[in-house]
Amino acid sequence: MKVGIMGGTFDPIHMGHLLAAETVKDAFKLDEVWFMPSHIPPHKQAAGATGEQRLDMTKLATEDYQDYSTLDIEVVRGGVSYTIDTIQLLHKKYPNTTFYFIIGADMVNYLPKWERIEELVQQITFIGVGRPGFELHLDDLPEFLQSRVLLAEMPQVDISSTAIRRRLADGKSVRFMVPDSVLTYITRSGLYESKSR
Ligand SMILES: Nc1ncnc2c1ncn2[C@@H]1O[C@H](COP(=O)(O)OP(=O)(O)OP(=O)(O)O)[C@@H](O)[C@H]1O
Ligand SMILES: O=C(O)c1ccc[n+]([C@@H]2O[C@H](COP(=O)([O-])O)[C@@H](O)[C@H]2O)c1
Repeated sequence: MKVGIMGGTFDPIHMGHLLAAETVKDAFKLDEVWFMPSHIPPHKQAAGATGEQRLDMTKLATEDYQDYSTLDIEVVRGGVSYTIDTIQLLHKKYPNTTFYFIIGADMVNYLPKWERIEELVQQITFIGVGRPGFELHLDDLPEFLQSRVLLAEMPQVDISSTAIRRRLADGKSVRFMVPDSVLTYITRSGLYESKSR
């Protein structure tokens, strides 16, 4: 089985994440995509929701689709969510599955700084998608990474979780930027209302 792992902070999950997953699944004929919220993201501060809330929202966004699911492995493990630790566990648990890790252009450029990246790229292939505001140049990556990052064409979606949190703090609509079920969750829980987000 071929599975794409869509890792993220998902604070909150948005249409850019979902469209990235779908276009990669389609382009590379993946069987499933597993969305995996991190506990503490390795390179940035969690801004608003708790791990449990981000997990809840990710489940809401994926539960209607049989080829999508949500992995709680990083939130349950706790601590900083280094991908190398997670991939080693996934390989042990699912020895017959080939995993691909889906990332946006910002993360492609940041790959050289990932924890134990030389080891990680031996264990998983990355699939990068474009993202407005971030140039995607594989040539700029160190040589050991270049052949381990594949690219997928995706309609550009200029949405970020940061922009969504800001809009909510300003009382603006985020309808159609996040799934309806996620919007209902955010509204009911009062998430992201504070200006400090
Ligand atoms: N609009 C988008 N188009 C393509 N990829 C995206 C988009 N938004 C996020 N991604 C990718 O999804 C993954 C998870 O992203 P993340 O959860 O950090 O969302 P974000 O919108 O970048 O969040 P924030 O604004 O809080 O930094 C990353 O690999 C990121 O590059
Ligand atoms: O392992 C690392 O060093 C590492 C560094 C940066 C990002 N990641 C993973 O990449 C995914 C997207 O990260 P983020 O911060 O954009 O949500 C998420 O699963 C992170 O755990 C992993």
